[in-house]
Amino acid sequence: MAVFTPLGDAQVATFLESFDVGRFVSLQGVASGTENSTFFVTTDRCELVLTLFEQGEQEELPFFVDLLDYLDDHRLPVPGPVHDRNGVALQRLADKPALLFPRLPGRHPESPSLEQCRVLGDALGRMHTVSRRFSGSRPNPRDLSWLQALHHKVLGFLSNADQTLMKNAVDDFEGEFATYGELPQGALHGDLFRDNTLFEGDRLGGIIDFYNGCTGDLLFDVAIVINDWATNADGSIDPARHDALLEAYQARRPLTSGERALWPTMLSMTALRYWLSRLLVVYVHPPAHDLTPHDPTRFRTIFMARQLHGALPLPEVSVAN
Ligand SMILES: Nc1ncnc2c1ncn2[C@@H]1O[C@H](COP(=O)(O)OP(=O)(O)OP(=O)(O)O)[C@@H](O)[C@H]1O
Ligand SMILES: N[C@@H](CCO)C(=O)O
Repeated sequence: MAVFTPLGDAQVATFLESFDVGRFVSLQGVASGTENSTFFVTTDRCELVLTLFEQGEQEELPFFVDLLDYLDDHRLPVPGPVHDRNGVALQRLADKPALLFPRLPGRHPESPSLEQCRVLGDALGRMHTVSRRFSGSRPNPRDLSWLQALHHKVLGFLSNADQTLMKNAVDDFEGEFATYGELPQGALHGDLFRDNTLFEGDRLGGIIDFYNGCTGDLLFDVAIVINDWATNADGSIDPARHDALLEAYQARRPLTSGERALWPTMLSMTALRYWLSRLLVVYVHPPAHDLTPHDPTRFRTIFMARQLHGALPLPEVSVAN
């Protein structure tokens, strides 16, 4: 259940009058989602998504609007926020910040095909190519310094072996990142899991949920994608999906030698990032609403696999024209 603030038809019909989107027809709460209230809205001209922001860093919303506007202007498959007749995207409704988006087609892939992996790798490569020139700034809130600062909070809930593993890994990452210096920077999605994409067959309908969007190491996004899209139940990497994603990505943006050197570390670090964020939800900051938290052990498994077996060889680069 993910409608924390109910809305009435008349309220939404009035809200829509500020926009050039047609007349209100119907409203439907969206059951998935964990952070915000989401509604599908139908008008006599189009299908829309209305999001009310319930929590999180609401002062960051202008950054997300600017990023989505920028990516939409560059023809990336993202929901560009709808602006009202005065050019304003960020609104208030039911005393909450609100944004209106086009409803993109498709469903979240559960077992992505090789073609879906290729299409996603291509889209992420294109996104990172243009996002390097994005002028906004929001330092990555889940980078290594966050791991360093926050991992202490969960140690008391872990076995002695896991505590040692986590502490040692954070120290090792620090040394590794210091060795290779600055990696290519740009705007990131920051949470590009399968459930933040929509596919119709092998066609990418869109990439959604940019509320972890930030600026920082582009490689962070690539590692999150491999850990979610190309990972088997035992935490091992699926070579075919891995290669499909990374061949397509690198045809748009080849990884630099520094990124290649740090790749195994980034895969491990982003696995630990999700093990930690999920542990924090379970033990330290349980959600205010009655929602089932994501399973931390999934990312413990992935983290252990990366620590033990490292990365697969990166595919050769063949750059698209
Ligand atoms: N522009 C869009 N087009 C089509 N469907 C959308 C769009 N935006 C959101 N949705 C649908 O609404 C659901 C919830 O949206 P969203 O992911 O933004 O919410 P959330 O509360 O941040 O959830 P979570 O962070 O758990 O994914 C998505 O899983 C998707 O099914
Ligand atoms: N994608 C995150 C949840 C939303 O940030 C996870 O799987 O833990």
